[in-house]
Amino acid sequence: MRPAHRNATPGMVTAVDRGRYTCVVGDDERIVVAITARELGRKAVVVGDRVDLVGDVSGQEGSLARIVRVHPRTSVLRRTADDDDPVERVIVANASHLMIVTSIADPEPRPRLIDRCLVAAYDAGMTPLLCLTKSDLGDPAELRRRYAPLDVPTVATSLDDDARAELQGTLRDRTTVLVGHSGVGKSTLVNSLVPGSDRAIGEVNVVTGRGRHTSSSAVALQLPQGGWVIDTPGIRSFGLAHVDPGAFIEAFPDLAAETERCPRGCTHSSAESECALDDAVAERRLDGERVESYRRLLASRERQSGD
Ligand SMILES: Nc1nc2c(ncn2[C@@H]2O[C@H](COP(=O)(O)OP(=O)(O)OP(=O)(O)O)[C@@H](O)[C@H]2O)c(=O)[nH]1
Ligand SMILES: [Zn+2]
Repeated sequence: MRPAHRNATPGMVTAVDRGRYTCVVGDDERIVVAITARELGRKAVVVGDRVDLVGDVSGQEGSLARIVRVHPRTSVLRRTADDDDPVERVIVANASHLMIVTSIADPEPRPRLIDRCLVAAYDAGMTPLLCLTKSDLGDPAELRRRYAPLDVPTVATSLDDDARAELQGTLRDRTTVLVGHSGVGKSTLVNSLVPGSDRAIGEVNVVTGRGRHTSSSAVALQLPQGGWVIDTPGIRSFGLAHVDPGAFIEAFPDLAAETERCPRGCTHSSAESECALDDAVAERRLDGERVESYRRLLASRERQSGD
């Protein structure tokens, strides 16, 4: 350790904006703005990172600290812009849970996006949760049924119910990243969980079903009852170029059991003629849409590798 850094102050990064890192520091939880020290090189510092700070850590108006160290991460949530994008981005570090936020309607649920987020959660070593918003606009039963075989905890919410209390209990004393398609009501959720957080509420575009782009990077917010939620910008897709396709099956435990009957070397893609997944669908042990979703993920990878 360089002597100058022996007295470095620990903090946690809560927001990143154009090279400025907002950190929460000390028992008084003061907000300190920092830049990264040159010695960190090109190492990315992301929301959720535990860092050591030197320089002016007073947090006073106009003060600027320097991040000199990033502590080892307990989890790393990654995403690629597209499946064929070689550039992977670390979105959030050190979160334990990934809450996939989906609306029952307006915009319509997108199970394939949910499945991608599940793959990303398992890849990151995070525990997934499903939050079904706008349950006043439709019946969450269908989605619950589809994801029931996965043992992923599911909470349904609406604007005016006490499901929020259930959600608060679920999120207490954990660090949970919220991901979801634009317009599903993530900001609305965060505002109700963290009073005063003032996340901008977008209007859903009637034509495209997409929300207005209101936020551009992840932000960590402290929950009044303890714990953190990390809000991320609305996404349209969740690129998985960084995940080994062999690991996709982890997000499909309902399918995994059936694939044990496959012939040796079966890739389970739709091109396989003896894949046990087809029998399982034909014999109604599996939901055809689950198999379809898994195979789409595999196919998106084959295209990428040029097969
Ligand atoms: N009916 C109904 N509408 C909701 C509910 N939650 C949010 N909305 C509405 O859905 C629209 C989008 O909500 P936001 O909270 O901005 O959605 P978002 O996911 O943060 O969207 P982005 O900011 O684009 O990422 C707003 O008009 C909300 O008022 C709900 O439970 N029920
Ligand atoms: Zn197979």
